[in-house]
Amino acid sequence: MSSTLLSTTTTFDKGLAPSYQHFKEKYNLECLVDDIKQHLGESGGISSEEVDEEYLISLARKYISDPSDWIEYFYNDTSKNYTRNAIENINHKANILLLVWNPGKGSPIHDHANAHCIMKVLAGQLHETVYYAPETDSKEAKPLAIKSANTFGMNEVTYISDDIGLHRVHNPHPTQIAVSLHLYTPPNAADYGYNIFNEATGSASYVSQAHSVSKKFGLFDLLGEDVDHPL
Ligand SMILES: N[C@@H](CS(=O)O)C(=O)O
Ligand SMILES: [Fe+2]
Repeated sequence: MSSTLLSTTTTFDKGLAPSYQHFKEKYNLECLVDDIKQHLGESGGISSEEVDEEYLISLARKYISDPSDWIEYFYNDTSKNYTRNAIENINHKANILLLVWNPGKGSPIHDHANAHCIMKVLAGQLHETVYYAPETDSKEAKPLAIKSANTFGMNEVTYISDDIGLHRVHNPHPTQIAVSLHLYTPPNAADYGYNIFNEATGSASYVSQAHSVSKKFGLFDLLGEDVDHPL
């Protein structure tokens, strides 16, 4: 018997409720959010240059998806390609979002506004296509070149930044939704906007704000441009 199991048995024997035992044992979404807050500092704390993305990625890997953790944030607008649900805004240091992807739908090719982006699949599968960013001084229309393409299953984690390239993400399943957890630090796309790109020409269009909705707090914030390009 492992020592963890032994201590659980002891706790339970002392008459504590099973829910407490569960809380103690499980690394749930709340634990993940707390660890992210601790790393970033809820106020003051480290700058985005000091963010250790490898550490944040390791935290995202440590969390094992449990729908009972994230169902309170889950809202799916079936008229959209995907719905961005706000989980937490860490004092302008980071945004944590729950994204719900309709079957066969995805995001346009976009950058990440000079931020770190960590994505973890919580349900279903997501396909990510990474593109080389167009040369900044080139005015010539040129199709974007693909750098890599991968499908991620439940609990898999991927990372992108503008140093890696641009990407588009889509749910390849014909009938089932997919759900993912996204961490953006700093939350530049929400605060200052980002760019979407035309695959055939490489031309960029600026989007002034990435909006999100909040089911948990009853706030359906539809401010900002609502870009929802079909694949
Ligand atoms: N970065 C996108 C989702 S994805 O395509 O990674 C967003 O926040 O809307
Ligand atoms: Fe993205």
